[in-house]
Amino acid sequence: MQLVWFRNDLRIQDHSALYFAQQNGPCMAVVILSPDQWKLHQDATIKIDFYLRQLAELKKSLCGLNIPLHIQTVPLWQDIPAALKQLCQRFQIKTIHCNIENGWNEKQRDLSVATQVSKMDCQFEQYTDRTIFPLHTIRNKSNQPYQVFSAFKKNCIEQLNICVPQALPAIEAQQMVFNNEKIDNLIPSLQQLGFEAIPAEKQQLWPVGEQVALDHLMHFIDSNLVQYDQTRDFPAIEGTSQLSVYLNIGILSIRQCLEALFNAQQGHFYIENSGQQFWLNELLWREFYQHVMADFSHVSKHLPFKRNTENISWLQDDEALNAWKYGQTGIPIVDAGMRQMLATGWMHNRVRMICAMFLAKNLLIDWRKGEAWFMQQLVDGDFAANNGGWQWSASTGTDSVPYFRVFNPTSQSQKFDAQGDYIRRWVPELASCDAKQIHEPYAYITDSNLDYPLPIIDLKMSRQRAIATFKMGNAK
Ligand SMILES: Cc1cc2nc3c(=O)[nH]c(=O)nc-3n(C[C@H](O)[C@H](O)[C@H](O)COP(=O)(O)OP(=O)(O)OC[C@H]3O[C@@H](n4cnc5c(N)ncnc54)[C@H](O)[C@@H]3O)c2cc1C
Repeated sequence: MQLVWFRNDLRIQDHSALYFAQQNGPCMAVVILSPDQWKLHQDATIKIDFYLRQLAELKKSLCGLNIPLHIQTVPLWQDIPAALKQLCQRFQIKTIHCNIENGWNEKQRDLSVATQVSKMDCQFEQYTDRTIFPLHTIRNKSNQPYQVFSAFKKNCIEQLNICVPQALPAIEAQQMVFNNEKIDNLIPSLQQLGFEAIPAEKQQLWPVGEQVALDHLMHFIDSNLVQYDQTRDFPAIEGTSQLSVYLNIGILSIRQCLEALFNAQQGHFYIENSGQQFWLNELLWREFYQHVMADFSHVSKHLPFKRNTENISWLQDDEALNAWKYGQTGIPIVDAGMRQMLATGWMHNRVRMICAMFLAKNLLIDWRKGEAWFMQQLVDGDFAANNGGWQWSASTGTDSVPYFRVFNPTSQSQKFDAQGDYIRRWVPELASCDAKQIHEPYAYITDSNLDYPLPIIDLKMSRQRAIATFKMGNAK
């Protein structure tokens, strides 16, 4: 019997481990839930809820293929090797198949499973699936990993010019191997796992299912892709795909995205349209951060990529941190973004950058506090992308923004939310402000009884303070 171990890849289409396991004989599947580990990793409850809802879909899909799914709960990843060993003994598993996960803890977990099961003559096979290219294969001329995105991208595009990885063929239903009654396949509720329930209206924002994800992808490709380069930076409009949530728990594969992108131009690689070029760029940013995490393990250990930035003197200011967390800073675009994330579990990319830079530069609060808060709130929380985004914004990362470049949130707001529609949506206290006032209400309205906080910081002073502090920190 072959065992497919599903983790952050809850789908049956274009699933490398499932596809190759089936070539080797009859399969069963396992999902191991680890609530205490999720808490340690700061996973958002809304993300866990999304995962459990998709798990119910996976269970149905596997049932249609006659593949029994065993679902087990253990507290921590350190408990997984023993759980899998027992399962392998019980069902005489010959090989465990799973897709590679590249975080540091994930690698330790998998290493430990491989060691345990090898003692009982069970193989452990891992496949590239989450990334376009196998980890540790995109190298510069000196055979070193890239630290700059543009060079990494160039190399990826050269490889894509030779061959675009294709989605795998659909798999067929197998003969029934045994009755589902032999296994545990009940999905525990969020509450049974120790988390608070998510209100139905929040769940409805993120429908699950492979077909839902594929329809969403095709809708984006047909309706938004061509003008993506012009619309992607404006948070008031739906200019981006919102596919991150499906990519992150693997309801959708990166190969399916590439296939849809290249089919949109009749399979040709040369991308004439800049919307398509820009979208490929974003998929490659995702790829870049995953390769960075695999090649530079210190970023998974709460350390900055640039080690010299460890000397920056961050401020301890819990009042400001809380104002930021709950969208009460008095800087409308920041408050709108933070409130969008609290209300929906998602935030627009441009606003993620503005909010992150505001915390790390203007408030001079350690970016790791912001990184953790984002993980605790985001339905698309992904360690590599979140860490990469935070280190970019805080100028501590690989190929990050230079330390002296500090976004002015007001100018960003005037540029990317010119009419103030995004702010009005998430900060209703400012609904009566016109398009000029809304970006910095207290510059225009002095005698009002606006129920909105005064700015918690002076942007000009804090910008200069950030530059001076970073300069000193870097120089140490
Ligand atoms: C501070 C900060 C934190 C972030 N945290 C996360 C996170 O936890 N999870 C996450 O998936 N993304 C994160 N991002 C990246 C980006 O904001 C989201 O991927 C994007 O907003 C998702 O929206 P979309 O699917 O509409 O993207 P699109 O614009 O349609 O892009 C397509 C896909 O490309 C990938 N992508 C796009 N931009 C980036 C990027 N800058 N870095 C890495 N991948 C990217 C995503 O998978 C996305 O779904 C973060 C960015 C910043 C600045």
